[in-house]
Amino acid sequence: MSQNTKATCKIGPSILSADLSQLADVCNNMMDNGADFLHLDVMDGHFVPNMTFGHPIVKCLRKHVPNAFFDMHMMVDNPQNWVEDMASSGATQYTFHYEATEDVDGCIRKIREAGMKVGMGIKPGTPVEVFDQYIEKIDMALIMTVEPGFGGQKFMGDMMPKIEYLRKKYQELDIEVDGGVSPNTIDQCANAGANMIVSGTAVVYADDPRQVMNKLRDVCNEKLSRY
Ligand SMILES: O=C(CO)[C@@H](O)[C@H](O)COP(=O)(O)O
Ligand SMILES: [Fe+2]
Repeated sequence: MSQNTKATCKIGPSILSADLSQLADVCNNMMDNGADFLHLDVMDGHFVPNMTFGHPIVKCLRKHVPNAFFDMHMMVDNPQNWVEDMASSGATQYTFHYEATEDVDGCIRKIREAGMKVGMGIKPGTPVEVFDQYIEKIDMALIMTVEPGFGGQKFMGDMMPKIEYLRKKYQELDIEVDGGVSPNTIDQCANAGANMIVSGTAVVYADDPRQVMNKLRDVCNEKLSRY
């Protein structure tokens, strides 16, 4: 976890709901419209009942999107198996799921050794206290507000106490929220203390993605200033 800096608000569109045949154009469009990072959802058909893409696509994408922060949301079993491949393909942060590996410490170590930032996520059914023993070793905690696997699902407001728990204890921790986040639900996320805001459907399908991202950022910054 980074020290001496208060968490700042960052908006990361999830491109899961976009036309994946146009991935590079979609990503560059999001960056041109003010995205702070890109949230790339990797699914293996085992950890979640859906599939997307893996490191070969990320490697190609990196050539066309050279400067963006790639937050890899790894919804895969045994995430430790793909660390080196993702790092050499251009991933910036490797966000794995606590539930997906029996060797959380080993996975974290591998990610660090590969030179990436470490994100760890939990599904809605997993208690937030699992973060406590790893907090000094990770850069970001991801609180899922839908069951992972699909975009466009309903936001689970009852996950907010998890974010509050983390924000009260760890002021400088990056806390990411993912699933059903939109201008209608950002107040709850920001009130709870989330600062890395992932939004898929609401941004990618918007007529004006810049306006939606600005709205999410403004609400988040206003609430975060209280912490
Ligand atoms: O990881 C996931 C889903 O598993 C998310 O990143 C979603 O893809 C976000 O999309 P919306 O819920 O905002 O439409
Ligand atoms: Fe995601």
